[in-house]
Amino acid sequence: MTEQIQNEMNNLNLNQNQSQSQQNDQRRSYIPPHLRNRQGSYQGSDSDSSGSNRYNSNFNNYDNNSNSNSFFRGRGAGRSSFNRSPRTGYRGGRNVNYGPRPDHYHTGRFIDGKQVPGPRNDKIELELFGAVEDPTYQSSGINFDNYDEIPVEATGSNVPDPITSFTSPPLDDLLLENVKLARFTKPTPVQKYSVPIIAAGRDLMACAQTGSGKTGGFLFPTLSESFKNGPRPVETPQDNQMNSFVSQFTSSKVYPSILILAPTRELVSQIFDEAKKFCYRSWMRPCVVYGGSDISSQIKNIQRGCDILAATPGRLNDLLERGRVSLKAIKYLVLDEADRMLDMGFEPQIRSIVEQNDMPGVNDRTTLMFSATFPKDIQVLARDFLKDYIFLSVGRVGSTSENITQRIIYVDDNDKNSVLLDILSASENGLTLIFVETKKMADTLSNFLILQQFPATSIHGDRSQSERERALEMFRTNKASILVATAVAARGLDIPNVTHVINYDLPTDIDDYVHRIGRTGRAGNTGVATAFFNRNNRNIVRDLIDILSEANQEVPDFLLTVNREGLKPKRGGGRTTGTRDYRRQNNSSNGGNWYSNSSSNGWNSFGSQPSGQSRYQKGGSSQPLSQQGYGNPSSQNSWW
Ligand SMILES: Nc1ncnc2c1ncn2[C@@H]1O[C@H](COP(=O)(O)OP(=O)(O)OP(=O)(O)O)[C@@H](O)[C@H]1O
Repeated sequence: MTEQIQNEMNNLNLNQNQSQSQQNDQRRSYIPPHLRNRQGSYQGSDSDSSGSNRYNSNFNNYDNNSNSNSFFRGRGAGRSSFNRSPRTGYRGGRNVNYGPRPDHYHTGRFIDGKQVPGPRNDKIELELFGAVEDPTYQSSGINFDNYDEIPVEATGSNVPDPITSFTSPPLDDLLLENVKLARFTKPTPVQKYSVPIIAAGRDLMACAQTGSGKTGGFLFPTLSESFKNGPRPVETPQDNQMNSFVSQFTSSKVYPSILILAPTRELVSQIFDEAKKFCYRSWMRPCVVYGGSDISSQIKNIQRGCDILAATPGRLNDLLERGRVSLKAIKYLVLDEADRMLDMGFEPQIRSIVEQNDMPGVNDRTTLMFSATFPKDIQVLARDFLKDYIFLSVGRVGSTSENITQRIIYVDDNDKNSVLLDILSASENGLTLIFVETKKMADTLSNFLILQQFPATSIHGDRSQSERERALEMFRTNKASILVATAVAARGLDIPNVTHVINYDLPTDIDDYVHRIGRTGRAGNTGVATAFFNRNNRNIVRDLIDILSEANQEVPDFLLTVNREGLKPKRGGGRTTGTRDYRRQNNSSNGGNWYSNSSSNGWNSFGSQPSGQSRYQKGGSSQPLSQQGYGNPSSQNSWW
């Protein structure tokens, strides 16, 4: 594949020979309609080989950078130097001196029950938080204040009042300093609620629109508490004199306080980047582990200290089986993209991690779940992992942000390439993310775009880890401004300046659509999402109409027509995504009072938390979990 792309790039070389030129001329026969009859305005077709086309320099960059494999570059990560000796003999307890830490960015210590922050360092601050004008760092957009208008509903017993600004308490002083360095001036709605809820020790299921700051929603309160109180005291083999023989072999085990599970490597890497920012100068050292990458270097890294662990489930299971990680010090379990983490693909691995290892039980830890979508059946299943939780919804569950202008175009399959080229030729600035349904299609389409002289690259589950990292890096830094992706890039990725998301193939599930288009219009910025629709997508038409109407978007007539055409009414009607806390819809049985706290209308409701059975079987295969390919989306979902 790499060779093929290389060849194609060579074909685009400025010094191509005549035969290549002719060959390319034949292949580059397309001229977008709006540019036809305009002289010199489009060099993609019939162009001379003088190098005048606008994309060649980008390709050369792409080519030249093929050795740059740091996905983390430009986001503060990947620049850390792990050059001090490993820390061993981790012991919990407030009277223990933690540190010095082996990374240059978290130089604090936890001494005698108190955090002593490390010194400030301009260079590291630039590395972690970027310069104000640096476009590779997300800055909040013109519509950021509009988040305040979104109705918020928090249901459950004794919901704490929201905060209105970043203050100490409930947030820790050092955390506040780091929030300021990140240039966050006020909390987003999900953060306003999650901070006091988590500070009160409550479990939480939080549903908020894409790009509205859920990562901070779980990092700020969990880090604040940990900065203040230090790690949970646990007995380790090193503590037990009788056990000195065992300790020789187990001293390399690490005992994180916070475990964050997310479905893809890219997403856990991004969470790790965010954690590094907010852990700056603290006693806590964040780590990341994911499949598809050398496990021994990840083991070496976590052995240097691992207080916050962002992990894909498959790789974590592997480390647990190897005895490299203990979960007995866990205070916070976070499931990011929780509905994805609890769907059929991941549920057995999550159960194994949570129920079949040494993690404290549900009453002895705080469990937090975040997503933009929460289907009702997943809400029911999630109860197994939660205790007396608060359900928080910012806007309607599963709704899309009004910062995203959604356009649905009727395009027959055969015309998709042609229409896509029209759109891409007309677009000027910003990054474009194109979603297709299969890995093969991702390659085919990105190759096609490259041949049409568009600076494209692709990401999907069949590409190697370094290829995936490189593709994202090229996209993030605008060296390849078009990324063709499968659903592997649908969730969570926060890439600044993605101005356009194109659903070349619509997904079959409306929640996937919500996550995909949410790669644009983030942090109060605006964006456009275009979808190619035809009768093959009729299964999604009703949900699409609902989504568009809710977000005050235009609903084209053809959608209404297709919806009327011979569609059997859905049983129960509408989307599978719950519109709110499912307990409110099932509040007839009794079992404890709970109520809601709504910022939009002061709504109050009393009910109970019903019991129910998970739709999925517990347990799973007898095969070791690490061998089941968990955490590797490609092995779970061959179309990714
Ligand atoms: N309080 C804040 N002020 C300004 N920007 C913020 C704030 N909180 C978060 N952001 C920024 O908003 C962007 C989106 O945040 P984040 O990635 O946490 O969104 P999300 O809700 O998790 O989205 P998704 O559902 O797609 O995962 C990030 O670039 C983040 O740095």
